[in-house]
Amino acid sequence: MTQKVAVLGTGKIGEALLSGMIRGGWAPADLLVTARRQERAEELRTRYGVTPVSNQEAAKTADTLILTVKPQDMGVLLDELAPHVPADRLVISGAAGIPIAFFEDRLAAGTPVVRVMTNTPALVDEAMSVISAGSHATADHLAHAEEIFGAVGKTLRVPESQQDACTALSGSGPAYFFYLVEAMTDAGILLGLPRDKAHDLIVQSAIGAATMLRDSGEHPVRLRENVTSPAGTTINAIRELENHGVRAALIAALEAARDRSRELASGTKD
Ligand SMILES: NC(=O)C1=CN([C@@H]2O[C@H](COP(=O)(O)OP(=O)(O)OC[C@H]3O[C@@H](n4cnc5c(N)ncnc54)[C@H](OP(=O)(O)O)[C@@H]3O)[C@@H](O)[C@H]2O)C=CC1
Ligand SMILES: O=C(O)[C@@H]1CCC=N1
Repeated sequence: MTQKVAVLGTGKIGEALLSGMIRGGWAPADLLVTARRQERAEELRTRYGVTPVSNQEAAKTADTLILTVKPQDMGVLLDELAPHVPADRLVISGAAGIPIAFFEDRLAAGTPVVRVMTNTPALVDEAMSVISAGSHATADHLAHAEEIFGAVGKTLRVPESQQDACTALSGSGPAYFFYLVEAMTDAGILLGLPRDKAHDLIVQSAIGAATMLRDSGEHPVRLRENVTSPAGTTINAIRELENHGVRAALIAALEAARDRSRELASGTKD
């Protein structure tokens, strides 16, 4: 029997996942979407050939429900859904911070829940998605979640206790790299390069470095040492990074992101 999957609250992450599933071979006819605004629902229908439905209709007809609203909107969505979700449906949450217990407490007893934290490189099939099982989720439910999120990149199973840390590392992670590229491009401007050239130099360096990190099998320290010649240029830059506490700043930044993920647990905190 065909498995229907519904993405509820199809914004940036929901659409990234939806488009990846279609690239990965899911038939648009088996995909349902929900949106808060009619105009957005029609946009998704036109762009992907999927069927927009109400949240209630999705709850009744889809075998798997993927909830991708903001954490602050999850309570309202669940209030609307809970009376209509049969207990044999798989519910997957893509929201930061919200614990599995939040869903299990509101849905019918025994409903399988899986929590996933993905990231925006899902748009280019290079996502990192971390997956945790709720107390009623079986190996088959986890495998189904991996099949869905595997369409847009890598997946990794983690205990739920690590989800907030993973959110800080890989959920938010792309933003830190975009920020670094922005800052390094500004440095290029300071050094007298045109912005477009500075951008291209930094982006290609980032792609090269990322590919080496993934494919060389070398530790990042060794890769950095290989760039850092005695009495050369790089060590002067590294000394400035250390003087400005960049390593400590990154550690503190990710700790703050982890803490915010914990704060979002109530599903109501603005
Ligand atoms: N952005 C990111 O990099 C990542 C985000 N996440 C998580 O993914 C989730 C979504 O984030 P993101 O895609 O950025 O947010 P968006 O705001 O882009 O998407 C959420 C969508 O849900 C819609 N929505 C809200 N309430 C309802 C409802 N009751 N019924 C139907 N649709 C509804 C919103 O409608 P409207 O357009 O009207 O506001 C919006 O389109 C969050 O929980 C976030 O924590 C996880 C990993 C990475
Ligand atoms: O900033 C956020 O809250 C979301 C979750 C992870 C990435 N973006």
